[in-house]
Amino acid sequence: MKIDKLPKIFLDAAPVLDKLEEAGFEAYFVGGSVRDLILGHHIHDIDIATSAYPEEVKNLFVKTIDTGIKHGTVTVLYNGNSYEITTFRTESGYQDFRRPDHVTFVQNLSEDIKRRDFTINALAMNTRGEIIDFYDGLGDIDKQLIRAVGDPVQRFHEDALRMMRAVRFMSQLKFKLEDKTEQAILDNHLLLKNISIERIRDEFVKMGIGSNARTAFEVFLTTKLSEEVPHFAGKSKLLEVFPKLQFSPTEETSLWSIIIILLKLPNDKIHEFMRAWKNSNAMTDEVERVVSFFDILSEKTPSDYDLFKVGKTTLLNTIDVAHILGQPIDSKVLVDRYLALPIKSTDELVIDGRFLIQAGFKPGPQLGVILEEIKEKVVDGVLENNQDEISLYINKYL
Ligand SMILES: Nc1ccn([C@@H]2O[C@H](COP(=O)(O)OP(=O)(O)OP(=O)(O)O)[C@@H](O)[C@H]2O)c(=O)n1
Repeated sequence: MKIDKLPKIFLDAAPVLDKLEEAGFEAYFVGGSVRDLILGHHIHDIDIATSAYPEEVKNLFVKTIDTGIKHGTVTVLYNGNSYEITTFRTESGYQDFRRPDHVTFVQNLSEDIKRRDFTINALAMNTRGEIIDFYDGLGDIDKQLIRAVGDPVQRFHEDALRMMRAVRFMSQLKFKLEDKTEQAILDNHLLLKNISIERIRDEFVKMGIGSNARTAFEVFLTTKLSEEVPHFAGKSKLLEVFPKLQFSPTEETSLWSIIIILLKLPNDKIHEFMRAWKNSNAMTDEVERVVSFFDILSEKTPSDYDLFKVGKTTLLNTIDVAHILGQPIDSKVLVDRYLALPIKSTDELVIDGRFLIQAGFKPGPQLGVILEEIKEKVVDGVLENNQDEISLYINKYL
């Protein structure tokens, strides 16, 4: 196969490959960029594989960064763009594909390609747009199939994260999983124990918010990958609801909130769950807010003050979660009510603690209680957000 008209991102990178070839080396575009080109998807970065050793790459280009020189990767800065150039290699026992523990440089492209994860990721392309396809990756793209290169068991022993990548690509690309590859995941799911939570989390999130998340999630459960991730072991019955949802999440906050709700985690366990998945504090805090507001929404019509306290972002995130979970709520009414609130943040209140002290209140905890009460009355529309009205109202306390 030959691509006649390469997109600009490849044309911009072509001089880098030309330079390597002129110096007597082989050089190819490899990995996700070639896959995404064939699929017609957006190409976010270009990876290059070459027969040149890292030192040789460094000698050819003016601006380079030693990204992972021991492992064969040099970043080249060229015309304002950056390219990761990796020497043809095989590796084993690595935690990170870009940082394998043991690297052996190999002489040719085919040796490099045969240790890549899936056939669709094992394509290479030269600057003339000719596709080099040793494992029928093009056929699998056509068939919409995720299939390991060669023996799936070997591929998963080299890097067990690839099992999560398989379900992630299923979700993102809406591809099926080839039977032998699926069986190998089921047989080897225990290997996922060796992989860092951060790497598993990144793949899990990509899977969970991908366009075919429900089908991929089902395979994540049936292959028992779910048994090897934090807090999911023994919970497949609860998680089986996910593939049956009417919609699936497109936002990470919604994904975590939905998982927590399906797992029926009590509120005081959410923090522990989010920490176990090594989520950021910001994500943890927002998910806690969303899940507790979801509880309020499930029980009653929230008061104006509930809407004020939760704020716009959390309100919209919770509406998204309720919608995905099929909770019957009138989101338009909720949003309209929120938009009609007299104030939307404490900053908008015309008085503050200092105002109360000047009015004759003593500093102390009581002040906070009165301030809160005023805020609530203003939000509920019982008291106008106006200093004279508020002064009249607080007189009863003086
Ligand atoms: N565990 C891994 C990770 C990556 N790769 C190879 O390295 C390439 C680049 O990997 P990466 O940038 O992580 O993913 P992409 O496939 O490019 O996908 P995306 O960038 O869309 O996540 C992959 O295509 C694949 O050939 C691999 O064989 N095994």
